[in-house]
Amino acid sequence: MPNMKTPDSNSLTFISKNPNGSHCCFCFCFKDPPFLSSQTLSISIFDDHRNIFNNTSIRFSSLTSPSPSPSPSPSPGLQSPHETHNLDPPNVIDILEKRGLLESLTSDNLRSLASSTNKTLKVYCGFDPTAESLHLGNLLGIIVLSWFVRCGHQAVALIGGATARIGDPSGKSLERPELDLHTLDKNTLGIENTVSTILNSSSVAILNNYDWWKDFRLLDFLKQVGRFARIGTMIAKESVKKRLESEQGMSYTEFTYQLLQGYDFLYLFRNEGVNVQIGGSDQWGNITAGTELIRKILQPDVSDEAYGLTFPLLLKSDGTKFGKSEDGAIWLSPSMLSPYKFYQYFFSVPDADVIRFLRILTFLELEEVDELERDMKRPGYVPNTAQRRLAEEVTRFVHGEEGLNEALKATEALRPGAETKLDWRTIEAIAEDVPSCSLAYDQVVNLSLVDLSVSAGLVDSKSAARRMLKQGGLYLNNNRVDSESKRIEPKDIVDDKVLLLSAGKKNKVVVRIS
Ligand SMILES: Nc1ncnc2c1ncn2[C@@H]1O[C@H](COP(=O)(O)OP(=O)(O)OP(=O)(O)O)[C@@H](O)[C@H]1O
Ligand SMILES: N[C@@H](Cc1ccc(O)cc1)C(=O)O
Repeated sequence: MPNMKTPDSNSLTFISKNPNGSHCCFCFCFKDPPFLSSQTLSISIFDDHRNIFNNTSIRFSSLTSPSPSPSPSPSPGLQSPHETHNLDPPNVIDILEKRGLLESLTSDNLRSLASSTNKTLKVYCGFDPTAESLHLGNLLGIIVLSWFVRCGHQAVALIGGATARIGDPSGKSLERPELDLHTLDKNTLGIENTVSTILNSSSVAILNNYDWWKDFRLLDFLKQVGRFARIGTMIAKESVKKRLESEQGMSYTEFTYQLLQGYDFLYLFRNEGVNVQIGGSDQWGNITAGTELIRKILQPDVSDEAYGLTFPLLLKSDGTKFGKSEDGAIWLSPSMLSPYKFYQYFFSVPDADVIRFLRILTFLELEEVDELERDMKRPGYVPNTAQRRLAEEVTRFVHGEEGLNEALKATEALRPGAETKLDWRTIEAIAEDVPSCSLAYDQVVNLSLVDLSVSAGLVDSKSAARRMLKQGGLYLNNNRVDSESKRIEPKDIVDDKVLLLSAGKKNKVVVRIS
């Protein structure tokens, strides 16, 4: 809860509780008292990912004596300034519901708990390290965690170092291939990196379930957990029912998966104070395995229950799910998909998807999204305006301001006829979208541009290159070249690594110096 002191009319001290529980103090000094003549001063504090983690407003009773509003809202990033007089903390469940991020709750009590001022929820989402990077479908879990944090709760991301060795049968028609330990370690590192950069390591705790599973003996497990798990309930889970009907059936190992995830919840509830687990709708069976075990083994009283929440699976307009198994997965790690490609994906989503995605994948005010939706139907709407907003917001959330800038620079560099100053990263980013070739330094330096255009495959013949040049359509690193005698100089090689050749507005080739 922000706390304000107003020692004098020209300064204001603002004490804010960070998502990790620590406090920070901001002191604002106003040089120019007339600044205070506006009735309300709104203060938002952003983290370095541009997530608001605190905002408030102060109403001024007179020009010279600012007085805090009765109970400044602790609501992080949820209200426009004129709404900040609201005394109730924002209810994360209501927000998720309005944005299309709520499928099911294990109990509606969670809704009232979420708006209680004296109850901080601690919520976890698990990710099995079955690939080197998370993908767009997994981003929903991160977004829901982030909403909890923005509403003043705490978040835990759990890496399934143990569960990935078993393989979650949920939604799978075949048993997952076993992963070797080296791959698991590499995947774990990649996922930890992604989660901590997107959510900011100070607002999420990252745990790995291998830490408590590695020393758990089979006999202890059967005694402490297995005894409380009912076979009838386990068989009735969707993930099991479906697989039992399939030709391949299901292994005993996979069958136990729900108990491992169930025990994780129990462990986190008991040892870390985690009281909510979230996941995609395919996780319902595993999540309820956890709430059932907690109820049976720990018998918490009603005021201290454990809750589950699922969100709908993110689907494309053709009804297929965003996942990792299909072609062209939208990876979150920049080493698997460049911020430029990531940005381009959102910039090109169909009009039919863009508003739904803005609600689900961004933190924009819903009023702004509704306004964009109305704009799209108005005459004169500039195509892709909504997509641009979506691409900017999601790219900034996932890749930060720097990643967004990289994406924007590369987008601009690829714009037909652009004359942007290029650096190596920008050229590499667009290299995925245009033909490229590798040539040795000695093959390039001193070669005429006309010859290089042919050997790099930009044009078919020297005469075509000359024609292009005469028409003013031959570019080196986005700069038009007029002279037929132009030879490549060392300084033309961008950052000693690459060159970009263009013929006309669209035809480009990246030349890498090997
Ligand atoms: N499209 C999606 N929308 C929302 N959540 C998703 C989506 N895809 C996966 N998830 C969530 O991320 C978690 C991890 O996904 P999981 O590894 O099971 O499948 P996947 O990555 O989609 O793999 P595959 O593409 O092989 O089906 C799941 O529990 C699921 O709830
Ligand atoms: N089962 C989840 C991952 C997970 C693992 C362990 C948990 O405790 C929770 C979730 C998935 O398939 O991705």
